[in-house]
Amino acid sequence: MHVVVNAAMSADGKLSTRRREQVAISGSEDFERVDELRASVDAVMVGVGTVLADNPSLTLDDSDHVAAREERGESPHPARVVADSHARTPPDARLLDGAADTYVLVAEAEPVEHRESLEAAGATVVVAGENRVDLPSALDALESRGVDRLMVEGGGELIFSLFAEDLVDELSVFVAPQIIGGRDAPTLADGDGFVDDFPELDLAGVERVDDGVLLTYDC
Ligand SMILES: NC(=O)C1=CN([C@@H]2O[C@H](COP(=O)(O)OP(=O)(O)OC[C@H]3O[C@@H](n4cnc5c(N)ncnc54)[C@H](O)[C@@H]3O)[C@@H](O)[C@H]2O)C=CC1
Ligand SMILES: Nc1nc(O)c(N)c(N[C@@H]2O[C@H](COP(=O)(O)O)[C@@H](O)[C@H]2O)n1
Repeated sequence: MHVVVNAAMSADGKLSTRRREQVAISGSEDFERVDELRASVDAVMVGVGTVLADNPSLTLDDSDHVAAREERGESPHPARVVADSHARTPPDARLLDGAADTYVLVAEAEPVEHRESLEAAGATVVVAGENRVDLPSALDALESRGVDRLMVEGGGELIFSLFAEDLVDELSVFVAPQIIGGRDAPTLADGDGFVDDFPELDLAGVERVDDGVLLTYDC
């Protein structure tokens, strides 16, 4: 499976504010690029922290992108994936609106009733890991369901785990000309952080987009 992480951050590396409210860091050109990137993958993934903070739909906004997928014989929108060890995704979350397939990755320790209520809401539940989603096996399970290209939008906890498990192939990050600040505001890679063996990236592109910079890396 090919995994692309895409995010937007302030010049000081923040994905949102200390209140964890969704903020528009990207400008219109970058949002259009993100929609195009979503259109090119089989599934778009976020952590449940992002679902609880933003209630995203993760579908395509641009009807031309929907049409292009349909011409290629693909579903109108990529599937949606949530890493959600403890099945906290609300059954009325926007990504369970039926507009696209939705996979919720949960841990084995989660009570069966929680899984059943997610399934009743339309999710396909994938169990991987004992107490926390085991990302390598979860991604294998998604691959066996036809997900060959996966885009991950965040947040910082999930992105850190993917780097820690050496699962990221590409990183693209839009850097906006703004400072958000806040020691508790989410950053591009949170988790426990690395103290050595830092993942090294190969810079593949630098491009001015909107009033900011799009950095792309091979990982
Ligand atoms: N600017 C941007 O591009 C984006 C910003 N965001 C922002 O990020 C914030 C949410 O980020 P976070 O709080 O870091 O939450 P997150 O979205 O990374 O979700 C973390 C949660 O995922 C679950 N999870 C399951 N398995 C996991 C694993 N193996 N590793 C890590 N997590 C796992 C855990 O319950 C964990 O608490 C929000 O404020 C949102 O607005 C989110 C996506 C993109
Ligand atoms: N690329 C990007 N730029 C920003 O400025 C953002 N705030 C985000 N956030 C991500 O997009 C999701 C919202 O998706 P929908 O519009 O609801 O489909 C949000 O949950 C973050 O993952 N991304």
